[in-house]
Amino acid sequence: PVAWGYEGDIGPCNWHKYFPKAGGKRQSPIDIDTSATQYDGSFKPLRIHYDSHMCSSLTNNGHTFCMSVNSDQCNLSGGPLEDKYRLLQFHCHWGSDDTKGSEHTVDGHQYAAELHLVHWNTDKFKSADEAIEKNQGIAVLTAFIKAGKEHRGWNHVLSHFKDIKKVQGTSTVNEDFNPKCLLPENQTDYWTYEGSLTTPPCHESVRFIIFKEVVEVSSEQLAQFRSLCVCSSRKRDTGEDEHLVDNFRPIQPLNGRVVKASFQ
Ligand SMILES: COc1ccc2c(ccc[n+]2C(=O)c2ccc(S(N)(=O)=O)cc2)c1
Ligand SMILES: [Zn+2]
Repeated sequence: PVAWGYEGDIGPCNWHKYFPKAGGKRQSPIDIDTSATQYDGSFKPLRIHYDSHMCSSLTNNGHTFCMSVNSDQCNLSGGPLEDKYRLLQFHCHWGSDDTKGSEHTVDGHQYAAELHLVHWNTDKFKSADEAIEKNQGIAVLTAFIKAGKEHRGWNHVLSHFKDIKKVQGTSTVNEDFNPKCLLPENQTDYWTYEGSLTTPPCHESVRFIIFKEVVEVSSEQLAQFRSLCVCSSRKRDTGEDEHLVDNFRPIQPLNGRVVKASFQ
């Protein structure tokens, strides 16, 4: 597989050389210009049904931490979606300090981090690997994160970070944990548009649903995101670990797409 990253020769400006979709017309992330969004009154209520008895595993894949979920009881439907989608994994993007880190921006404002809950279309496709590259294959529930008061739900995830500090580290999470607790209280106000995976292979298969309400976590919790390392053993010439930070893609051209809003 081709190495890619967020800086230097393998950074986002060169992804298109090995991952041609990255140069496509409906790429993500984008800036949400709230003065140009269009209210769509036809959306049904979003239905987010997750069970909390699922067993999941947390890994550090060198680009982010990823909580893989293998429960057929974690489903998403309604809102702008025509089909039923199943939760596959969730992960985040964050910065080297609290002033940057989100992938999407709102009126040019970048948040400290962004949560992605990745779902695949089980009505139209037989597997996630098939859905990941097809139009309407993927739906990503997205929440912005800012520094503020401590978030107790996130501690269920962060308590496993010492096991995944190094790349390919994995940790099994089987305490009662429902990822729904990571979402904002207000789940009726969101923006939605058709885009792509924000990392290679950048397939243009994603419907983004982005909550307006921002989730707060403490600065100390955000610092724990940055404690992950990008590589198993390679040390920088100065000898210390290289930390996984600034794993966000720059915003991409809208190319005429319209961002819909579920609220006026
Ligand atoms: C070939 O099979 C694949 C390929 C890619 C897969 C995947 C399963 C999960 C995520 N991915 C992803 O690459 C992926 C990448 C980015 C995102 S994002 N940041 O939510 O847009 C979600 C998911 C399976
Ligand atoms: Zn993501």
